[in-house]
Amino acid sequence: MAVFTPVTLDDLSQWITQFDLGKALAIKGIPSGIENTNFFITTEFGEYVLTIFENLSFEQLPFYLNLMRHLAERGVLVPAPIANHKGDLINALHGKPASIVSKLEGSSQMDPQAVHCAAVGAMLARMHIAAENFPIRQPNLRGLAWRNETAPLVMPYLSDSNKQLLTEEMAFQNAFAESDTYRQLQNGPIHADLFRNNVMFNGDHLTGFFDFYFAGCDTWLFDVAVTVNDWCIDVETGVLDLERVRAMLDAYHHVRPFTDAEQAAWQPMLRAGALRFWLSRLYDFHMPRDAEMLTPHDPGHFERILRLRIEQATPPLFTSAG
Ligand SMILES: Nc1ncnc2c1ncn2[C@@H]1O[C@H](COP(=O)(O)OP(=O)(O)O)[C@@H](O)[C@H]1O
Ligand SMILES: N[C@@H](CCOP(=O)(O)O)C(=O)O
Repeated sequence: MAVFTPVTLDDLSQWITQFDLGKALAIKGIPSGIENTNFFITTEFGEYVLTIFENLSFEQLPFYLNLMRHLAERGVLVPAPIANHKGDLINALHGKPASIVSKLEGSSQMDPQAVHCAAVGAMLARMHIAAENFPIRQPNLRGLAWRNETAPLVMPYLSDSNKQLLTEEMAFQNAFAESDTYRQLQNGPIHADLFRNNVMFNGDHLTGFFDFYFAGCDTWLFDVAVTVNDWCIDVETGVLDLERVRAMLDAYHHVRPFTDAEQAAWQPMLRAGALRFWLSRLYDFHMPRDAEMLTPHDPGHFERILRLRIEQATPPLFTSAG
């Protein structure tokens, strides 16, 4: 259903001649995406994913595609973009920007256990380190500036208690962003949307992170918070599952030790991660772009998570023994 721009095998056969991938043999639309049009394609050389970008522009895309290439070249498991004969990663198809990337094996693990969380934590730390010297800087487009612009837009739709929650949390996060602790946090390119549906596993073996189209430069700890808030919770309640939290954080810490400033910032950052997705879900729910957003994600899920992260004690980022 989410094939917004149809592509036939004939279209692909012409277009693919600019790549060193042999003849196109098959093309199959992927129904699950909500942002872009994705296809599995088969050529004489193997299987790939073709993405037509429905919302991102030719100017914004180099950051994402070059970041994926940078990471893939450094052994981080991500789809590797394929360049055409001229070396271009982004090429027009039916007038829209499009790219081919390698296909990851496996499927998403929607019922993760500690072993999966540990694998994600370790790969996330490797990704942060590998991306540190990536030369292109593009901010997190869902960062604090976006949150300050978006909060007033959704405010009229909220109940009194949610208005209060949003107002107080925005004040808290704006103050936190001005703090010395915040200034000490390490930052660089982050995935920023590393949910269960954006990671592939073959059994217990992680085969890759994908869907980098919310990536941007922000604190590494924000990426960890977003990831923990999705992978290490009971989905019904949003309550953190301590075994999975420890597995993910300890695995990350083993590869890239957390700092004392990050420890101090951990609870505010879990709140920031919840706030970011509460806001985007509220926005999509009350102001749907068009028929593309078939079933908007439930904002109530992240409202619950935000309230819990405010009210409940947070497990430490690391222990001195860890
Ligand atoms: N590189 C890839 N390898 C394997 N499958 C992929 C790859 N990229 C996308 N997919 C498949 O396509 C689906 C939709 O991709 P996604 O990037 O999440 O789309 P959207 O950003 O539009 O939501 C994924 O759930 C996954 O099954
Ligand atoms: N992870 C976000 C929505 C982004 O969708 P994706 O399929 O592109 O990852 C959320 O759950 O709100």
